[in-house]
Amino acid sequence: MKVTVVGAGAVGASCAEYIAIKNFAAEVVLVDIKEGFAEGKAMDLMQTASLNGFDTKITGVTNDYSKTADSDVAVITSGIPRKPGMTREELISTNAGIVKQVAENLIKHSPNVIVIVVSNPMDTMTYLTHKATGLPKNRIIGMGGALDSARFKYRLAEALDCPASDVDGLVIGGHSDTGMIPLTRLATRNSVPVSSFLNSEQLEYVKEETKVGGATLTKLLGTSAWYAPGAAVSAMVQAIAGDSKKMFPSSCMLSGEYGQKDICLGVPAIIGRNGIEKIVEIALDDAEKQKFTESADAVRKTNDLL
Ligand SMILES: NC(=O)C1=CN([C@@H]2O[C@H](COP(=O)(O)OP(=O)(O)OC[C@H]3O[C@@H](n4cnc5c(N)ncnc54)[C@H](O)[C@@H]3O)[C@@H](O)[C@H]2O)C=CC1
Ligand SMILES: O=C([O-])CC(=O)C(=O)O
Repeated sequence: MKVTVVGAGAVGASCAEYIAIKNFAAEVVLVDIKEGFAEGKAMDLMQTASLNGFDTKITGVTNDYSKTADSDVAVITSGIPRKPGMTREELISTNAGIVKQVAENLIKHSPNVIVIVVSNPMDTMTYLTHKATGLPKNRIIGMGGALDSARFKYRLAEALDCPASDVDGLVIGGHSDTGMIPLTRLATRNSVPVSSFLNSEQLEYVKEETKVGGATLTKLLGTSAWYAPGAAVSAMVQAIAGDSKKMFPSSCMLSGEYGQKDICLGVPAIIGRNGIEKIVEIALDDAEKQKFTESADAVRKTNDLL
């Protein structure tokens, strides 16, 4: 499998590193617009190969898309990250132009590629990638829900004082500080509803901390996070490579599912060799349905800025 990662910055490099360490891809091509940057990151990562025991070949190129030809998967991380105090939506004016041009370049050389969109505001950038490329809807996946769900599990594990591996849960809706919907009602610890262990106040705290997970890290780091985002993308790429049909909440183009159309929004999706193999429709209660509609309305407002 050949994977291209556009943007060799914090998230792109972390994603390339996790893909290599998991050792399932033959080749990763890093692309950046900054002269020599992707080449440098690739060389640095390749010098970890004998230490970390991987065979994946990582190369870097400065804006040369011919080197990305025939990629099976391409990850778009190019664009600016937010600074403390900003929302993801404020990045649209810079990132829309970058993502559109990158998506167009990618499909010229890899017409059969599956694209994973990471750049923010991610749901709108995923929508833009659909409009710019016209690729079938199963082949464009926005990464947000996989990360948000990992953060949800982190917060649940913290509240339960247990390992995150004991916890299951998912976050749907928009990848934004207000639009995320952590589904506490469905979250479990080893099949036992978390509401058996945590009171409503504790669950509310977990929910709110999950929603602002990205903002909390941005405040601490001065820029947005990269380890968990890179790990989330690499898990999705691995699911495509292995055709494992794992379920990740992902930003998918909706055509009536969850009552929405012509919008990319986070919903549970089965990920395999064809990208989005299936959108899973779970029964939401009335409050969750209302939150999902509000989240869609907010993403639609951002899409209107394109
Ligand atoms: N969807 C999600 O869950 C997450 C999304 N993000 C988003 O990912 C994006 C990247 O974040 P970081 O890696 O932290 O930023 P960064 O600034 O470290 O890296 C971005 C890289 O993109 C490159 N770039 C800019 N324009 C380009 C172009 N036209 N072609 C190729 N490369 C180009 C830059 O030179 C830079 O190296 C941001 O928009 C951020 O908000 C970050 C974390 C999670
Ligand atoms: O918070 C940000 O701006 C980056 C991001 O999407 C995340 O880490 O969830």
